[in-house]
Amino acid sequence: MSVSDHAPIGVLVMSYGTPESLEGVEAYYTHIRRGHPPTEEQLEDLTSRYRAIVGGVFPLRENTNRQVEALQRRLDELGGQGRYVCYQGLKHASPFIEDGIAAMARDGIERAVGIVLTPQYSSMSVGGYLKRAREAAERHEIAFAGVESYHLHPVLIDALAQRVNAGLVKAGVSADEGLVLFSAHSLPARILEMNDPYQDQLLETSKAVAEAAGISRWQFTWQSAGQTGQPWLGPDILETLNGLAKENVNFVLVTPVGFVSDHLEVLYDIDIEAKRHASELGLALDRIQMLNDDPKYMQALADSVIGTVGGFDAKTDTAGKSQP
Ligand SMILES: CC1=C(CCC(=O)O)c2cc3nc(cc4[nH]c(cc5[nH]c(cc1n2)c(C)c5CCC(=O)O)c(CCC(=O)O)c4C)C(CCC(=O)O)=C3C
Ligand SMILES: [Fe+2]
Repeated sequence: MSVSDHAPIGVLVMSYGTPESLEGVEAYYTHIRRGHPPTEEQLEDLTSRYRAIVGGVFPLRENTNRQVEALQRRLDELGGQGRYVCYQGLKHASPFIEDGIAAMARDGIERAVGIVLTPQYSSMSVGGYLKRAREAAERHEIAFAGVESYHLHPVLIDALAQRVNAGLVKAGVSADEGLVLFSAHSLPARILEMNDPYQDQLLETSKAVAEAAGISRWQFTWQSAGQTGQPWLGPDILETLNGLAKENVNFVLVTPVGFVSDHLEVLYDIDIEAKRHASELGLALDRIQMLNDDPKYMQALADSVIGTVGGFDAKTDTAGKSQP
């Protein structure tokens, strides 16, 4: 490859994306549904969930912006000014993944690393982001290498463990009194037949955090499953809470390990829906503070990006390979 080793490296920081306004929910939802507009009822259901959490700005947009800025600062500190240049690329909203790569091409970037703001790999989540980024990079003749996962990065585990301990302290519960309930976004159950590493990586993250936090009582559960007519991974968090109430657990600290920001699936699905359900069961439910732009999370991201520089040759790139 004829690329100078000192040329700036583009870093495509990818996240799910969120609407810019309540009027933008329909277009966003249509994009998620691969071009099929939602029914009026579906649209009203999603809009009302956003109304419940949005105070003027959509939290995920602000948080993603802050994460990208904070990662840029961390990379400047580690790599020197100008070595890494971050661009944002969203899956379902503007600036889209393809917009981020096009911006790199306009700036003369010749090599790019892509990283997604979720720690665990699934072919249906991170795999989809990286595929779109790689295809756009190929069109612009940018060499591309993707970070597939960082779910056991020691600094990430440390940051999550700290938040678990802080959550227990805040509730006045000792490490062996309350139950820590790790959670992540469900996916269609057919991923299990595809040997997808998603579930294993989520359990690995959960176990490592429990160990680092000194927790003995923990479980993992799914949340935010879609309604598509096909089975999704379970048990769902509401079902899990039913079981815990029967086992006389009285405090649950929800620890979403597949999400890194405050957004709809946390602020609505956990803070409103799961909390209401728990209170009906006589169960106290709290949640850890999300990572957002936590310096330790930024360190884990920066380290993962820097560790991937070198895997550039498109032929030896990790395309399509599933992570152990
Ligand atoms: C694995 C995964 C993550 C975690 C990894 C990652 O971060 O990528 C994630 C995150 C998020 N999902 C989000 C929002 C939504 N996801 C939906 C629908 C879906 N999610 C799916 C999967 C995931 N989603 C899937 C398989 C669908 C079915 C449609 C499809 O096959 O694509 C729908 C449609 C309506 C509904 O089902 O509720 C919405 C509104 C928001 C943004 C919230 C905000 O705006 O604050 C975030 C961070
Ligand atoms: Fe989603």
